[in-house]
Amino acid sequence: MLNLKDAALQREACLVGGEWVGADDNGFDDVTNPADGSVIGRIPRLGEAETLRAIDAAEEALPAWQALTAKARGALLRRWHDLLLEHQEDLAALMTAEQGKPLAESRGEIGFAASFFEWFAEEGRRTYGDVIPTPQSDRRLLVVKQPVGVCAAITPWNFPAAMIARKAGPALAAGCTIVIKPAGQTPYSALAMAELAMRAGIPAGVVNVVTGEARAIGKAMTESPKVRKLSFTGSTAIGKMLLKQSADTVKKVSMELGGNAPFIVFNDADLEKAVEGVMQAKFRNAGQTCVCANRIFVQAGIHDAFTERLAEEVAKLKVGPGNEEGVHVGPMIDAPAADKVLEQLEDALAKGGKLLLGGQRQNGNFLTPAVITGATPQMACFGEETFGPLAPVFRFESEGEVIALANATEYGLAAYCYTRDLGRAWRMSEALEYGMVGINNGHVSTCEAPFGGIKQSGLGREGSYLGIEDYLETKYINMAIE
Ligand SMILES: NC(=O)C1=CN([C@@H]2O[C@H](COP(=O)(O)OP(=O)(O)OC[C@H]3O[C@@H](n4cnc5c(N)ncnc54)[C@H](OP(=O)(O)O)[C@@H]3O)[C@@H](O)[C@H]2O)C=CC1
Ligand SMILES: O=C(O)CCCC(=O)O
Repeated sequence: MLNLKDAALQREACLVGGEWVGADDNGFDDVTNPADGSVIGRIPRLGEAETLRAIDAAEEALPAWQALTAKARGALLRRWHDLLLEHQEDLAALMTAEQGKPLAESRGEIGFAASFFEWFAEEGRRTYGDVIPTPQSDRRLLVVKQPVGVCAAITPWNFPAAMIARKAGPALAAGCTIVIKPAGQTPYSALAMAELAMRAGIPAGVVNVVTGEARAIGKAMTESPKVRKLSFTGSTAIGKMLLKQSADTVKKVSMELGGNAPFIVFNDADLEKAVEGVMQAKFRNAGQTCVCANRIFVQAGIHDAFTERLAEEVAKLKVGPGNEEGVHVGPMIDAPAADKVLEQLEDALAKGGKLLLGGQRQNGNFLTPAVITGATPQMACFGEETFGPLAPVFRFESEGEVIALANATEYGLAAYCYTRDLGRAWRMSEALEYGMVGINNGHVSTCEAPFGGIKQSGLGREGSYLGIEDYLETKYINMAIE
């Protein structure tokens, strides 16, 4: 167990209908620290039956929750936000222990997570309907928004708190109840958030958290007709499977899937700002972010100067356990994740890439950040999501060429472009087939803006005024008045 100021935040039970419960067969899974493989604790291994009970609990809690005013729900969400910030240090320590990211990033993620509760606490009061000018004098046409009902959320390990808040915030604000399945590798952040939801006074059954067997829990969530919406963040492969599984009950779905972000630097870019931007976009969370720069395209005229400065900055990154002072890059989440990055590196080198620095594996799952030049579309790092600290630099000549290269992927989540030419900034923003574009900026995520992808990067948007729409149904009322 971890040494927290508030020890009750390290929960080792699931929250179902306001009760802390274990698996029916008392099964458990160990949770390990990716920095050293040590066991942090164990969490219940729930399956289909327990998940169905959690869905029942969410259904039971629904009428009273949706009957509250948006203002009343917002006050509870706001309290949940406050509690996250009050316990930021403990929550960050939990997150770093189970996920590996540097403590400063964990603290930042708790703030980011809390921001969704605050934003949607307010946004819930603005789920306006419509009055439509009537085509018949004896009729009135109205549109109202209503909560979709019981929701399910399946979340990944790379942002163990924020991905939950981005789904639970709008769901609760809209008047929905929710069953959350966090990633098996990072359940403690979710369980601590559930504990704080209870302390905030959110009624029993409104927020439920189940940990355990992914396949069985996913099956229960997708097959149950009581679940009206599924929101998933994770790999494209699992997302496609859950989409298919949700088809039989015709659920609403939100999918936030993989990315393959191009980071484009034109000759006229501010070199220092571009280097700063790529450091942020590439190495945050050790490169394990779906909006991470995956392919770095640099125009020929600035290529050599850019790669030289990039290598200088990358050499300054300190790799180590996230709870150690001054560390920038923590461990990969697990051995297969580290293997995948090294395989991409080997493939790139075998195909003519030149390694400028990094690429060593240290103490298990730590990777020293790597930069390669001479990257080409034939390399695996062009077509696949890397999800790690490998920065491949591709040289390009013209705007048309880089647009074609950037869009030559089935993904369409985030893209970045550095240029001081206003016309080009505008043209690139329009031409890039991505849900989000950062111009002269390597960090686009914020609760006020719509986060999400096109093509095989997903469906729906999270955050912003659009984020709550996914948790609302539109009802049209045609009223005869005579
Ligand atoms: N868009 C993003 O932010 C993310 C993208 N990825 C990409 O995916 C790759 C693999 O990561 P990985 O952790 O395997 O991602 P997954 O898609 O496997 O995991 C995401 C979530 O889905 C759950 N899950 C897995 N299998 C099923 C299933 N059959 N039914 C229901 N839920 C399921 C996981 O549970 P459990 O943990 O218990 O297996 C976890 O909660 C990464 O390298 C990266 O490329 C990964 C994470 C986030
Ligand atoms: O990967 C995500 O879905 C969250 C991104 C948060 C960030 O940009 O840091």
